[in-house]
Amino acid sequence: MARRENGLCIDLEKFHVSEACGFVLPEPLTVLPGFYQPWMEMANSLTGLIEQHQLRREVNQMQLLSTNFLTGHKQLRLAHLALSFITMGYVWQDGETNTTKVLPRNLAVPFCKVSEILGLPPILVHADCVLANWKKKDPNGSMEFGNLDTIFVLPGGDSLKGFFLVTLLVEMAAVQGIKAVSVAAGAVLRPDDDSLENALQDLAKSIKQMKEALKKMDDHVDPATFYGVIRLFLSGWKDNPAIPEGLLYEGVAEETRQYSGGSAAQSSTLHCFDEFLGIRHNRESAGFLDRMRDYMPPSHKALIQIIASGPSVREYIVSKGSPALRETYNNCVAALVDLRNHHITVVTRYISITAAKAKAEKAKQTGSAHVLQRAPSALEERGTGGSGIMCFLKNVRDTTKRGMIDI
Ligand code: HEM
Repeated sequence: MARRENGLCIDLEKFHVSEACGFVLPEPLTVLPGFYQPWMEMANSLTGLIEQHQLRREVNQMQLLSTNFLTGHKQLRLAHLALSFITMGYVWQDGETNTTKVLPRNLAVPFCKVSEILGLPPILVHADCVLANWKKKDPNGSMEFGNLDTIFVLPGGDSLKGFFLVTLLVEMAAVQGIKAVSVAAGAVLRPDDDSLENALQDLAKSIKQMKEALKKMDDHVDPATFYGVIRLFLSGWKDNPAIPEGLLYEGVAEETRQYSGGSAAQSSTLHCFDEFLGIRHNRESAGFLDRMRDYMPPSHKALIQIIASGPSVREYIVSKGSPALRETYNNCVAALVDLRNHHITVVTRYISITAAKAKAEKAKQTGSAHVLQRAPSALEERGTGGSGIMCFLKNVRDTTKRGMIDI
């Protein structure tokens, strides 16, 4: 049973969701047993090797290592993180023109094995680059930007680190909201309106804090570097004209495979909040978002399903709720709309406006070394997860708005 027997709340620990960190992996490991030194050395030297166009050569000479000596969830997550970063570097080392169709056996075989054990796809996912890619500079210090660092990097310098760490802080701001959802689900079951109202207030507060955290993107991520460099290394090989047939994982399967790239659309947080509040997205958007659930750790996906299958808080409030409860529920929906509106502003700045600048820069044909000259064109109209961006994001925002209950 996913719910505690006394019906108090959903037992988050059962879904590998921690009280302190939510979906973020608490205190990820930063080293693997010595046997895996070849992977760790490679993952720690990616930017230099990519800049010198030497990564593929090095990976091709890497030993094929057994995954049998990896023990425990945290070692497996670190192995997935390291191998996913090496894979993204391998595929995109030479930009979108000289891509590879084959991931060599010595990388593909262990990567697919670790992925299979974790129930994750063999590509970089949000659960790698954000949820499991962080450490504190001062272990006794707090989870604030200045005290955080990433474990591995790809090209993109401080902006890449900023992108992962600000997203991590957005996830941390959501922790209170995830706990509130677990409490509120129990409150609807009992039912207990006071407890439900308090939990909904906590949820609204948490979503507002997520927006505040998202605002930090401006301070730490340069749009040209994001558009011209970072996005490429997060891109996948599904519906991507740069790798139209997908990637052959040598030694694993005879057929090529297609996977979407890393995107915060793979974060379980908003999926949980949408399901809890009873937000119903239209068929096309829901189709993309549902597909993104296959890129989440299975236990996190299971939590979303438990929330979706529980009694509907929305129906409860529509049929029995007091005006105060309706208002508190609506505050949550309004905060979610506001967060999604701000996210659209961020995407406009980092993708739409920068795409226009990149086009203008490329049209100059001056051969300048501007970072936007090298911006990947296969991705112009798409997010890294492969969606047609603005239309999708506005649709999702608008269906969220429709969740409001008439008072
Ligand atoms: C520079 C910063 C960001 C950019 C440029 C960006 C871009 C995008 C794009 C293009 C999509 C469409 C789906 C895709 O194809 O990947 C998307 C979706 C999404 N992003 Fe972001 N994103 C950014 C930061 C964040 C952060 C920090 C979060 C919070 C964890 C986030 C959460 C989401 C969610 C939940 C979706 C799915 C749509 C929705 O539920 O509203 N994004 N993002």
